[in-house]
Amino acid sequence: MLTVTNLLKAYDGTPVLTVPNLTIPPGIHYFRGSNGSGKTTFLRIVAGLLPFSGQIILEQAYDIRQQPVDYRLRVNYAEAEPLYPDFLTARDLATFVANAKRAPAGQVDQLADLLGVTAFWTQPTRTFSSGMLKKLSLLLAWLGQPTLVLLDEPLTTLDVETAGRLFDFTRERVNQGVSVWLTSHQDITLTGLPLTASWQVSAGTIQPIPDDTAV
Ligand SMILES: Nc1ncnc2c1ncn2[C@@H]1O[C@H](COP(=O)(O)OP(=O)(O)OP(=O)(O)O)[C@@H](O)[C@H]1O
Repeated sequence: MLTVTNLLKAYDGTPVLTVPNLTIPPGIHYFRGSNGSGKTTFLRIVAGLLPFSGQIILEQAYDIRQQPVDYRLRVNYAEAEPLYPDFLTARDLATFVANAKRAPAGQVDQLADLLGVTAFWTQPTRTFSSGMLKKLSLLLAWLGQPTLVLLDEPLTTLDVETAGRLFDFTRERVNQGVSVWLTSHQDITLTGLPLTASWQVSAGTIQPIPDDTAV
């Protein structure tokens, strides 16, 4: 699904992540680690949002640098703490991202209904609660036809009913071949998703967790 080779990420000259070799197969993957261990940094790198040294290749075909458009059409990301220009509405952002991600007709409306974003569709994001921002970010993360969706702390601030609908939808998409990576400081079993594997982010690197019961 995704291969990482010789990844090195430093902020201001201080290394935070070193991943010599990592292959993550298709499925649902959970990344856990303490505060500041590097989970968001890793997801933002894989999303194509942060510079790094090394190589990342999706599906043995799309190099994040050599095929930047093809890669980014297939990898979507929902921020842990989404922030948007405060004058833009949910509709503005969904229209913009749907266009960039070549979303099929009707997808925006379907997702807006699913996540309950329709209720505040034309409000500027400066008026949003943290849960409303989270719902919008999750809507944006499913636009287009991604094969890998990165959900950074999707449980945070999301109400229980919406979370239920989101993870039912996520399971359907996984059954159709989409891979999903999650981080959470909350109990990951609350998602009800069957995990393919879990990964520990600590000591500046990423290792598989051999026993899922340890999660
Ligand atoms: N923009 C930045 N500039 C400098 N250092 C940064 C920056 N962003 C993150 N860091 C540092 O990189 C390390 C990893 O941060 P990151 O946000 O990836 O951790 P995390 O595992 O997602 O943490 P949390 O669970 O608290 O969200 C931390 O030491 C953090 O201080």
